[in-house]
Amino acid sequence: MSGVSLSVVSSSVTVRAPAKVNLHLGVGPLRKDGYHDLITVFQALSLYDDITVRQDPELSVHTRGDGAASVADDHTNLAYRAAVVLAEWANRAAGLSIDIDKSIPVAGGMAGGSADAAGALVAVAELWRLDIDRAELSALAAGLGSDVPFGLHGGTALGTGRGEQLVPVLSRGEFHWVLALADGGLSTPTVFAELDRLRENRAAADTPSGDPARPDRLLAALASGDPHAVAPLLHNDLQPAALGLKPALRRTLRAGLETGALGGIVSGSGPTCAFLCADHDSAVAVAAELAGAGVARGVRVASGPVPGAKVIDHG
Ligand SMILES: C[C@@](CO)(OP(=O)(O)O)[C@H](O)COP(=O)(O)OP(=O)(O)OC[C@H]1O[C@@H](n2ccc(N)nc2=O)[C@H](O)[C@@H]1O
Ligand SMILES: Nc1ncnc2c1ncn2[C@@H]1O[C@H](COP(=O)(O)OP(=O)(O)O)[C@@H](O)[C@H]1O
Repeated sequence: MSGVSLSVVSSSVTVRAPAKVNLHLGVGPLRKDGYHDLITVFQALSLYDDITVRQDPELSVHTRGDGAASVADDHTNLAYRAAVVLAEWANRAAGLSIDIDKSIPVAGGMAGGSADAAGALVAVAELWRLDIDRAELSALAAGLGSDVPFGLHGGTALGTGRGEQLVPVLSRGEFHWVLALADGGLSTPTVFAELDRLRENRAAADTPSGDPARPDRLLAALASGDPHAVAPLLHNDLQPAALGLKPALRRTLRAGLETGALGGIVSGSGPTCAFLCADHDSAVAVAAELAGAGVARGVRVASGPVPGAKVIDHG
């Protein structure tokens, strides 16, 4: 049979999108637009949400998995908003069903909502076979949230501006993490506002309020691939604010260090705590001890860096 071309059109596309941790988070003063300039080092970790999109008459989103009950399945869901902005870009009707299977803790400082938005952008672009380049996709992502471009990018990256301007960072080897999940979440704007308040009262002496500097020593340590060099350089300006809002996290951080982690930090705006370990076996041992210590609602072992949002299945 000649002259017959079979073009396979997928009826569904599934994308896997990673969580992130900020190895360094330097926060500048409050800007006039309500945001803060950041200098941050993101690393994408092997804790994922899966986002599946299908053509459907109506646009809808359905979330299941960890914390799904506290995610609104309506027009405010970041994956839904991602589908709307991409449909507008493509000048198409956003007739889609979006299914999100969450493993990233909700409001946990690990950018789960941003992962879902990045995942929906990649999934819809693939389902519709859109001719959109990475720069355009990143611009749409930045309009959805400061962390969404990193959900597309993955790996290890230096973020500036609101956190949406990214350059890749050389990071050798694999880093092993234990994540201590907290009961309940922390609202990102509330944590930034608490940092502003602490700075006004000069109560956050370890988070100076000037323009943040590039963490050159951390960047060199990442290039060396040595977790012992990276661990003492982990830094988060938002940590005093997160600890002020959730004092129980102090115990969690202490417990992680006592059980043999090389370093521990509140992840982004919290309340998840991230512990860097010497290797995989050490991470498994730290996770087991932390789980027994009763200082977290759950623990996860993860490694990084991993890629950004990627297609894993066509239905
Ligand atoms: C703190 C960080 C660190 O990576 O992430 P999380 O730990 O929450 O995941 C990010 O800056 C969060 O990024 P994201 O969650 O996308 O925030 P956005 O939707 O853009 O902004 C939500 C709100 O957070 C505050 N915000 C966010 C980013 C920024 N550079 N300055 C800010 O002050 C603002 O109050 C803003 O209205
Ligand atoms: N798909 C989504 N998954 C999680 N949260 C979402 C989603 N869409 C919107 N949100 C909202 O974004 C807020 C922040 O969620 P999330 O990204 O999980 O945490 P964080 O900003 O701490 O990393 C949640 O409280 C929720 O109301």
